[in-house]
Amino acid sequence: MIRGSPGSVTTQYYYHSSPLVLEGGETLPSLTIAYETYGKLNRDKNNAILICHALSGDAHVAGFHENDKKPGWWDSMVGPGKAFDTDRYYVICSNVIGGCQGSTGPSSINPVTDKAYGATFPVITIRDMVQAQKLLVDHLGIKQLYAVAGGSMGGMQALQWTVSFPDLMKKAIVIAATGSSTPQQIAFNEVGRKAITSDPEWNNGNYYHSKTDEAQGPVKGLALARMVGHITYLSDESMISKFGRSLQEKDRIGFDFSTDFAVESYLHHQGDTFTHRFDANSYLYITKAIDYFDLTDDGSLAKGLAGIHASFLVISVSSDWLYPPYQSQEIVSALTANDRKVRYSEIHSKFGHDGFLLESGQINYLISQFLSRTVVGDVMIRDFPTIEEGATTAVTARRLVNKEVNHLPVLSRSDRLVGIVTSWDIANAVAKNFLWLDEIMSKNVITTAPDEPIESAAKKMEEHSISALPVVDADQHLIGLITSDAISMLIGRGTG
Ligand SMILES: CC(=O)SCCNC(=O)CCNC(=O)[C@H](O)C(C)(C)COP(=O)(O)OP(=O)(O)OC[C@H]1O[C@@H](n2cnc3c(N)ncnc32)[C@H](O)[C@@H]1OP(=O)(O)O
Ligand SMILES: N[C@@H](CCO)C(=O)O
Repeated sequence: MIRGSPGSVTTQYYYHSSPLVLEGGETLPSLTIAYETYGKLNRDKNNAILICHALSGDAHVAGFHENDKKPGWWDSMVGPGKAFDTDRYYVICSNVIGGCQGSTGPSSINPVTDKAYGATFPVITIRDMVQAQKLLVDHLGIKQLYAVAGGSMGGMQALQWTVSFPDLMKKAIVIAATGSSTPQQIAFNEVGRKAITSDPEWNNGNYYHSKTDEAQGPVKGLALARMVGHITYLSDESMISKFGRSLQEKDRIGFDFSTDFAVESYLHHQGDTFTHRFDANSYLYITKAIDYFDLTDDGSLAKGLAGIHASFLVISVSSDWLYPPYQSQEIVSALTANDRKVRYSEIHSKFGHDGFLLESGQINYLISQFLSRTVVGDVMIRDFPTIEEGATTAVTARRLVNKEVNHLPVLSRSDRLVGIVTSWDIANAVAKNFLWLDEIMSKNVITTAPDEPIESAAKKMEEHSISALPVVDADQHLIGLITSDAISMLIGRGTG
């Protein structure tokens, strides 16, 4: 498999001039959404995949901006031949509202006051982030996404998409996430927020004075928040293997409060670099959105996910103690309780929560398997002629001719599949002078189900020398038809 980079890419901006009413009741008068796209939208506009980013991510998921040395944050996953294969899919990633990387957030100018929102920015939720992404998807003219995907807070958005817009995607990929934030997650977020708001430079969120490249505002508080956060993204094992008890530029411990250990220096570095790329107010707003995330209904996640239609891939990371595997398993149980199709994998990794960014080998494999597996339901025809049980051969023949088809599924009064008749059966009826459909139709119909992989349906047709398979649900209700011609065309053009 050729694995490449999507190459150079530029961020685009969608300006939505109408108001967006938020879950908390307030309204954003207008909004800008920063986004990037990779690959080509196909003619049917059915190959789009929306990737949602985590807490500190942005729209730049892959490829290179001009003069950049480092690619986007999930470049290992997005590109030609990778899981999010840009030769097949049209990948979209946008910065969340509330963020600080181009989409409207607390550092944006409030059009009403002409000043930065600061802490007057309305509190937003994961649901609001998704509503804003939906505006972008509409703007791009996409009626249905092939998939939504994300890790951590990105996984929450992917899950929220399937709840807010159950029919707008076929597949959902949720990695290292949860169905509702736990007290431990809220607790760590609150420590981070307290670090920021306790910094006198926070000044009630009002610190956007000068236009300068220097980090401004509560940089000490923000760095501290990131240091705490960053510890939760690692694991005991990865910290031991990364640093052990190594000293930082010292031969022996100092018996003072200067930096002794490499891990301390590393955290200082992570905290410091963060203040150059992230806004403290956005940190407050985004962590709040994470805290409020709760898809349970009356305490039950199964109830909360009852309306979902997408098929799911849920992935957890074995050493993730911030979003531990049991929380992914709760999502899986809730989906299973609702008879949803779901695949689950716990990847083995020492990287902790950030494993979703670092374990590109395992995650590429799981996602490409999940995305490229086309099932009968993806390609079946839903609108086709049928014939009712008890018809005459003459009526049946006329319907075959008028509708220009070679197969007619035969339905009982309660719309259950009871047989299938073909043009060959009509020839047989004429030859043998049969007058009733019942005498010529095949009663032991070979069928398929919407979740059967396309390859296995094709094999069935070949084995039985038949050219069409009715698609039925668990109650034998006819819901579709798949023909060998459709499969040949599909193989000819790929799933895109
Ligand atoms: C969707 C999203 O989540 S997008 C956001 C993802 N990006 C981030 O979170 C940005 C912060 N970075 C990270 O979290 C991590 O770098 C990851 C998860 C992206 C990648 O992890 P790794 O490749 O293992 O990088 P690692 O954690 O070792 O960090 C490397 C950095 O630490 C620095 N570092 C390593 N050891 C030390 C030390 N002892 N003292 C000071 N700095 C150190 C390196 O110089 C390097 O700095 P640089 O990033 O400025 O070049
Ligand atoms: N490193 C990731 C982890 C949060 O889930 C981030 O900063 O977004």
